[in-house]
Amino acid sequence: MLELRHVTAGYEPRRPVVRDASLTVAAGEAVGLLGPSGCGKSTLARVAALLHRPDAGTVTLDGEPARGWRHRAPRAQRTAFGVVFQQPRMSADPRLRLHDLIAEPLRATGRRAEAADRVRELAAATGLTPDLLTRRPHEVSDGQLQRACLARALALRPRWLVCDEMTAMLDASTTAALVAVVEDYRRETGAGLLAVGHDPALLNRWCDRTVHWEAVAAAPADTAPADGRPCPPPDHRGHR
Ligand SMILES: Nc1ncnc2c1ncn2[C@@H]1O[C@H](COP(=O)(O)OP(=O)(O)OP(=O)(O)O)[C@@H](O)[C@H]1O
Repeated sequence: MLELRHVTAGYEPRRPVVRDASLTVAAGEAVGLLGPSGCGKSTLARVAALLHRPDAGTVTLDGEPARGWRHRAPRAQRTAFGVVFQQPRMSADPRLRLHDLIAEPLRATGRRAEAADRVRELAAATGLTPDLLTRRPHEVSDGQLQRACLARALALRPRWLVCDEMTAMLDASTTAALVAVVEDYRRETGAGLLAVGHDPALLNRWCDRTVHWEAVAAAPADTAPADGRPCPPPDHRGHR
C-alpha cells in the first residue's frame, strides 16, 4: 500500500502548490489522477515517488514511513518506484545509447552482470528492435525514446509505477502499446500504478479507479474561501 497523507509541497517557502493532499494506492491497484493543468498533479506524483520532499505530510510504503527523498531515500525505498515522465527528452541523458539508458538503474545499483539480459528482455517487451538500442536519443523518435524510458523504469522490477502523463505526446497506437506493456508488467508482478493524466477516457479504461484533484487536495490558498473558513477536507472517493 502506498499512502500519502496530508501532503503539502511546493517549490518556494510558504507558497505550496499542493495543499493537504491525501491519496492511497493499494497493493496491485491502478489509480488514475485527473486534474486541470497546473493544479499540482506532477508535484504530488513526484512526492509519491520520493523525488520531491514535501513541506508537510507523510508518505508510507507498505506501512513503512518514507525515510528520505531523492538520493537520500534508502535504496530499498527509492528502487521500489519506477517513474515515467511526459517528456522523454528531458529525462534521458542525450549521451547514452538506448541500451545504456535502459541499463542505468542496474548499473547504479551494482547489478551490471544482469544488465545485458535484462535490457534484451525489456527491449523485447517494449517493442524496441536491437538496431534502436545502439542509437542515442536524438536518433530515435519520441515514441521510441518513451519506450526506452518505460523499459528503464521497469529495469529494477519496481513495486509501484508512477506514470506522469506518459502518453501525452504519443499517437494512439504507441499509447496503446505502452499501456499494454505496463499492464503486462502489473499482471506479472502485482505492481501498483499511479497514472497522472488529462484524458479521462484513457484513465478510466486503464485504471481500477480514477480520482479527481478536488477529491485529493485542498484548494490552493488563493482560491480558499475569503471568509477564512477552512477548506473542505479531502475525501478519497474515486469514480470511474
Ligand atoms: N520546478 C518548479 N519550480 C517552480 N515551480 C514549479 C516547478 N514545477 C512546477 N511548478 C509550478 O507548480 C505548479 C504545479 O505544477 P505541476 O507540474 O505539479 O502541475 P500539473 O497539475 O502536473 O500540471 P500539468 O497538468 O500542466 O502537467 C504550477 O504552478 C507550476 O508552474
